Amino acid sequence: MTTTTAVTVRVPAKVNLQLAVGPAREDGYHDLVNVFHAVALFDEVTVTGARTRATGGPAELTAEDASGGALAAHVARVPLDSTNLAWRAAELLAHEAGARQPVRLHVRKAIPVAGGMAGGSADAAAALVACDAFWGTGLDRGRLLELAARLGSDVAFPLVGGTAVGTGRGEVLAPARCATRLHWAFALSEGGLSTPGVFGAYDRLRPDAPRPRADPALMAALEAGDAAGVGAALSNDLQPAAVSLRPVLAESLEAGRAAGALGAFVSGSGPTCAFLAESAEHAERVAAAVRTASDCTHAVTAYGDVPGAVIR
Ligand SMILES: C[C@](O)(CO)[C@H](O)COP(=O)(O)OP(=O)(O)OC[C@H]1O[C@@H](n2ccc(N)nc2=O)[C@H](O)[C@@H]1O
Ligand SMILES: Nc1ncnc2c1ncn2[C@@H]1O[C@H](COP(=O)(O)OP(=O)(O)OP(=O)(O)O)[C@@H](O)[C@H]1O
Repeated sequence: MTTTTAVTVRVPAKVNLQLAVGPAREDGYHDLVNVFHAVALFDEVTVTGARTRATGGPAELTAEDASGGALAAHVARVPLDSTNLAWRAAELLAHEAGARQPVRLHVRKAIPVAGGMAGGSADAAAALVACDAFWGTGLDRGRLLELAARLGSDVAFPLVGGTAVGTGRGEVLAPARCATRLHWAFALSEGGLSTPGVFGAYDRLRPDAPRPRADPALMAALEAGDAAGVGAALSNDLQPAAVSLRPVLAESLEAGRAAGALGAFVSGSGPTCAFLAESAEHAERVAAAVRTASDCTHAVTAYGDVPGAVIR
């Protein structure tokens, strides 16, 4: 019998091609139409065995900057205890599947922290897949998706990847076809924005929010592989709220537009700004242009869509 000594899972960031937000529900969440798109900016989660007397779940978590120093300040904000979403994912799986060998989790981060690209959620999805393989629990996809939804609204999507329409609070996923490769530039900021804080600002700005609906123009452009059509249809209801909390984001958005981006918008709850480009080369030019904006500490390029969490 062979014993697994380490499992590494690679998991992508997301950008929201449409984020339509309804009024606040009684449970504090908002109904969404959330068009998720996975991009080639990857965190990695590695699970190894821990030598400890404790049973089941994680015993230790470490985090590392995978970007060569650019995300050092981000990684310093990653919690290394049981509040880390990857730790919570491993704990939940251990609880659901029975006590298992304690594990050590190592997270290599290339996704900005509190940046609106679902970095913590991606790590949680990766930890579910990695621990499932490490412990040999063999949960089926449906069960993993169910555990993911319990951890957070954004956790199910990175299990699946590609492009998908999320409804409910974002966790009910229907796959969508993106018939062309999309090229992106992202402007990262140093301080994050709190997701509940941005939803709260949205409630104050839009007390009369209508029921969210999928945008047929966006879905048709994705299906047709029409990048310019996608660019024209990109929308984020949370953008005015994010910009109200961080007005300097307007400068980054304007820099991207001036560089000819097909679309310029705040990613999810922000503060990362996303720019759709015509090609990989154009994405590099847009990234260079947005680096000059005062709020942008780092700009990266990536393409989408890409698959969800995979064992390496
Ligand atoms: C903004 C997005 O990133 C877009 O993909 C997501 O909607 C946020 O997903 P997330 O970070 O996984 O959020 P959760 O951990 O589920 O919830 C954090 C908080 O965000 C707010 N929240 C989140 C999702 C949702 N549909 N309505 C909400 O109002 C709530 O205040 C909630 O307490
Ligand atoms: N594995 C993790 N990586 C990063 N942050 C984490 C992690 N686990 C918990 N956190 C905490 O969660 C907060 C939000 O981090 P995260 O990077 O997931 O934000 P986000 O990308 O804006 O999320 P979303 O787009 O899903 O709203 C961080 O400020 C941090 O305190």
